[in-house]
Amino acid sequence: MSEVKKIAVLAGDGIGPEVVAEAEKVLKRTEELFGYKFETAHGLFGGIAIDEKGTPLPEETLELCKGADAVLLGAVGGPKWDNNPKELRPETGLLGIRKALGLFSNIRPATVFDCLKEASTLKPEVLEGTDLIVVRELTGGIYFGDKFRREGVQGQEAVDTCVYNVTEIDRIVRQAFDIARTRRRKLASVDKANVLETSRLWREVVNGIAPEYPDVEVEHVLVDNCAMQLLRRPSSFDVIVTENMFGDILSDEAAMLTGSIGMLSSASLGEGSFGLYEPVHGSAPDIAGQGISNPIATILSVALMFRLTFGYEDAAASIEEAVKNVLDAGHRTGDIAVDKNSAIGTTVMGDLIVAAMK
Ligand SMILES: NC(=O)C1=CN([C@@H]2O[C@H](COP(=O)(O)OP(=O)(O)OC[C@H]3O[C@@H](n4cnc5c(N)ncnc54)[C@H](O)[C@@H]3O)[C@@H](O)[C@H]2O)C=CC1
Ligand SMILES: CC(C)CC(=O)C(=O)O
Ligand SMILES: [Mg+2]
Repeated sequence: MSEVKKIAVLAGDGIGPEVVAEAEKVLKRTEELFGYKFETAHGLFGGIAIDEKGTPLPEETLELCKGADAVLLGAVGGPKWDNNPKELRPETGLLGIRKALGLFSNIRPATVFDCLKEASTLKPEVLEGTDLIVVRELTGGIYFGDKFRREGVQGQEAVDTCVYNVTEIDRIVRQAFDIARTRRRKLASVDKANVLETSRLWREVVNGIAPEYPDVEVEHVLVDNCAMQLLRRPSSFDVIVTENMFGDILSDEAAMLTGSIGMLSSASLGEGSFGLYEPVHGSAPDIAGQGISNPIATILSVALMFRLTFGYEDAAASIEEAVKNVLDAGHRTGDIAVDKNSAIGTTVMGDLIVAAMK
């Protein structure tokens, strides 16, 4: 009898609850197939928490997460809360939970399924062999720096500050080197060291650590060039390590190599095995409530949870194989369908994946 794993489930806003519901079906099927036991508990988070509790990250939600072995998150945000003051924005809750749980590392794999090359805007031959991971620093940089408004000589000014210290850079870069060692041993460190002081420090830290990993080939790539090379030679990247905002942007770009942002899973990790797992996409208000969102990113995030937090490699592989088989059989949600008329909905896709698990 395996130990019961506690999972805090934060469905959030927009399509969050739709995609999380499908991921929960996968949890249930995993119990039946593999005998693992999960205890799920739902918490309010994001816009819905603002509406019901007056804050995007209620204390009880944070406690729920701290008491869990892992967190499964949908997405937060939406136009309803966009003009709220900062402390009443869903995104503030998202940054807050990452910081409060010490999740400094965001791992975003972009693996191209052969049968989805048709869904990409890139030519199949450019995509051939593309399998990369963006390792994004998650609790520092410009998203977390001081932000304020002030009166300048030419009217109101807005200020965002970007700060990184050596410790923050060191720990994420080491993690990226370690990940590269388990793969093709290539690390692209992405920065803007020709302009930004934080990037110059970033590069110094990478160069300081590199001799400890002589088996890993390191290249420094400026972020603007990286954005271009991701489309020009995506298969040449193995592990990309970069700061918070660059990683946020580049991983959305990398999503299009896979066909859709609806395909990209992520793991947010700290020092231990605890992790928060969420799709890379947001709450997609433009399609929320229509039952057409792609649940695969969230379902693949459960596979990452099994592998990275619980060590359930068999169940992780079962999910990934099921997703591959369902896609190979030609089933597509609208975002990855070439023929939009044949697209299936969120729950049908979830059910097909659950049925394909073995
Ligand atoms: N982790 C989180 O909770 C995140 C939250 N957000 C928030 O989400 C809200 C919407 O942001 P957007 O910039 O529109 O980004 P988004 O990722 O929600 O959507 C971008 C586009 O991709 C589509 N899309 C996203 N996920 C999809 C899925 N699973 N299946 C099919 N299509 C999908 C959407 O329909 C939209 O056209 C904002 O409030 C933003 O702050 C954005 C990114 C991450
Ligand atoms: C609040 C934002 C930083 C959310 C986002 O776009 C992300 O984490 O990918
Ligand atoms: Mg993002």
